[in-house]
Amino acid sequence: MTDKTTAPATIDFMADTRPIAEGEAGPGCRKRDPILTVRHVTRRFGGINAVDVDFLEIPRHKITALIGPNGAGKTTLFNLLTGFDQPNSGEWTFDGHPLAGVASYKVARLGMVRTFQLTKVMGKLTVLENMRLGAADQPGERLSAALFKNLWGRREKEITAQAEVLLEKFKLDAKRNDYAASLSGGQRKLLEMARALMARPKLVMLDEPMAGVNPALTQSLLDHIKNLKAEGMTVLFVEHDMQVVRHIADWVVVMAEGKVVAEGPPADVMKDQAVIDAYLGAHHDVDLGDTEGLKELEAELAQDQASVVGTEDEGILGHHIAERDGRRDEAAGGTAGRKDQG
Ligand SMILES: Nc1ncnc2c1ncn2[C@@H]1O[C@H](COP(=O)(O)OP(=O)(O)OP(=O)(O)O)[C@@H](O)[C@H]1O
Repeated sequence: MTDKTTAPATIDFMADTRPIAEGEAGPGCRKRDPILTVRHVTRRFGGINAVDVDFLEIPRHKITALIGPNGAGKTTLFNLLTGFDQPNSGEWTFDGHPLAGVASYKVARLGMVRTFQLTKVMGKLTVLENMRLGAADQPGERLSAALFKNLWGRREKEITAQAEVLLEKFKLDAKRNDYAASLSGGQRKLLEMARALMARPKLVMLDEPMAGVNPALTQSLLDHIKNLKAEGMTVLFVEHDMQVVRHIADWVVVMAEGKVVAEGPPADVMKDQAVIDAYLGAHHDVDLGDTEGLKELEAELAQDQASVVGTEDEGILGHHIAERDGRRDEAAGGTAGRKDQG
């Protein structure tokens, strides 16, 4: 896809191996070319400091993974940065634009779009209608455009054509007239990503794009994420699967208890003791409620040699089960449903 918001196709973003950080990598380190800069952003829920990020820069034209244990504040940070929630304090700039207090639809218009952990496709609309909703400049939004029917008609056609191109790319074109509710979980993730691209973004933020996606679609989603970078976009994504992170991320930011506790290239970050301590004991989202889930996690841990997940450490599994149970209790205690926001 080429458009005026992405850089010229002559630049090979995949081949750029210059260092991402200005100096040494570490929590809050400066980047050579940041697209997003976050300062002193905090968000409290009751007594919990869900987000307490002192300084964070996201490098332009790179794929950055945001990782951390359940409850680390990743989704809350996404919500804050994209205008879906308001911080208690802090400021942040996207491509030079201050964004604190800016509504989510305006953030998207500026070129910063996000997807949700639980997809927000509209089930009762068709796939094509969902795509059209994602367009940055809807003619119906502006009275002046609506008054000039020709202009309106032209823009309508452009939007449909753009949607058709993206649907073909994401192999959803055969489903264009199906209700989105009839799509599989993985196809909905693809649709949400394709719809986000309708806004011609510079920065695409994906909240757990692989969660709930069957293995057949995982590779396709990974390829799409890599393509976003090849086309000049910046990607920031939340992910629990370390294989995925290692495979596609240029840079990894680790959060724990609301703070950034480590940053760097994937290989370095996964060797970092702070990450091992703060994160990896609880990083999997495998459902441990049944024996299949446990087996799945054990198999993953056994395979995951290069990772710092550990091996057959009973403690890791035990800790994980306790954490999961704790979260279920928490959900039963009233925060159930909050994921709808993120
Ligand atoms: N709307 C809310 N009301 C109350 N507490 C909330 C709300 N949203 C998030 N929290 C709390 O804020 C903390 C951070 O949650 P958040 O969902 O951002 O973490 P996360 O890193 O995205 O976790 P996960 O990996 O499970 O998605 C958690 O303690 C969570 O329970």
